[in-house]
Amino acid sequence: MVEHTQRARLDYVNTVFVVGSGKGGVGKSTVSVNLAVALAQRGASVGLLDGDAYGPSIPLMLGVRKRAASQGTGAVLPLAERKEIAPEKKLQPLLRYGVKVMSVGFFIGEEQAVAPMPDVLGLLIRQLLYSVNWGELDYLIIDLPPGTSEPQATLCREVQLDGAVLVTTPQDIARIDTSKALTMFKNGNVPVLGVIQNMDGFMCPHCGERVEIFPQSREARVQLDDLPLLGRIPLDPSAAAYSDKGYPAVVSMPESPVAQALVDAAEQVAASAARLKRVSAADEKEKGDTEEKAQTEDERED
Ligand SMILES: Nc1ncnc2c1ncn2[C@@H]1O[C@H](COP(=O)(O)OP(=O)(O)OP(=O)(O)O)[C@@H](O)[C@H]1O
Repeated sequence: MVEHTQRARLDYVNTVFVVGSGKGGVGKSTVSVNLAVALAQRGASVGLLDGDAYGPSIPLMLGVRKRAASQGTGAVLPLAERKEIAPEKKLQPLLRYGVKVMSVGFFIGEEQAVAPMPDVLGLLIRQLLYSVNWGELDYLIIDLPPGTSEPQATLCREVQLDGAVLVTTPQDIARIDTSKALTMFKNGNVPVLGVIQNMDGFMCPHCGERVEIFPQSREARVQLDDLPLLGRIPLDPSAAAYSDKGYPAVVSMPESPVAQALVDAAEQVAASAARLKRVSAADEKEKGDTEEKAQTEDERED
């Protein structure tokens, strides 16, 4: 395991977690958006950073596709630096459904065919963490691109992440790729809060019954099943239709099973992150107490 002594704590946010998957198209952005809005609906102050330069879909899912001229195009921070810049020079996030939103898509353009090179993605995510005027946040949710490359590596190396949420679908192929993401976070010493299984059954628009669509996984079961299951979200065609128009399920169809499952998942994520923080604070205190005791004993011996 790699030691990460230099990782910076983002001082403007209480809890920062990433949403990742091994595979594309499993619903990671859908989950990120709905978690963010559900947490904001509970009264939390929430930021959502879309870190997926290859397919930034969060602007579309929140109906914030256009970047206004006032979005701070003039704000320039030397890419590799983490120095403090004045709030008025920072980029302003967009506010939607009570969530502060920033996306790499605002900079590279949604229709642009060529995505930045992987090493640029790490620099870009750092830029957005430090040069956006996030204000004080309870939660910052970072939606990652699929896979285990950049900007994941930069984030794991440089930022103290409070947790990772893994999103998968029930099939073997998705779960095997997701277990690779799990290994990446474990190696990076990032606590994994659990897994959200999306498209888990289909809500039939005709009979309203839940129907299984994918064969249940046999492989990668052990690794992922050791993780807490934070939610099982059914596939609902209306949720996809609303999402494409900028209305997340928790806003557009709050009574539906898909929205209820997402709200429950948000609660589980928040509870799990809070639990981990308490454990880690207790560990830190114990470490401090032990060091203090050892120092006192050394002084006595002297
Ligand atoms: N539970 C669901 N019910 C219905 N549609 C869903 C559900 N989850 C995701 N979708 C739809 O599936 C498509 C892919 O979802 P999404 O963009 O969230 O996946 P992703 O894992 O973020 O993809 P990418 O690899 O591009 O980042 C979208 O059209 C979305 O609306």
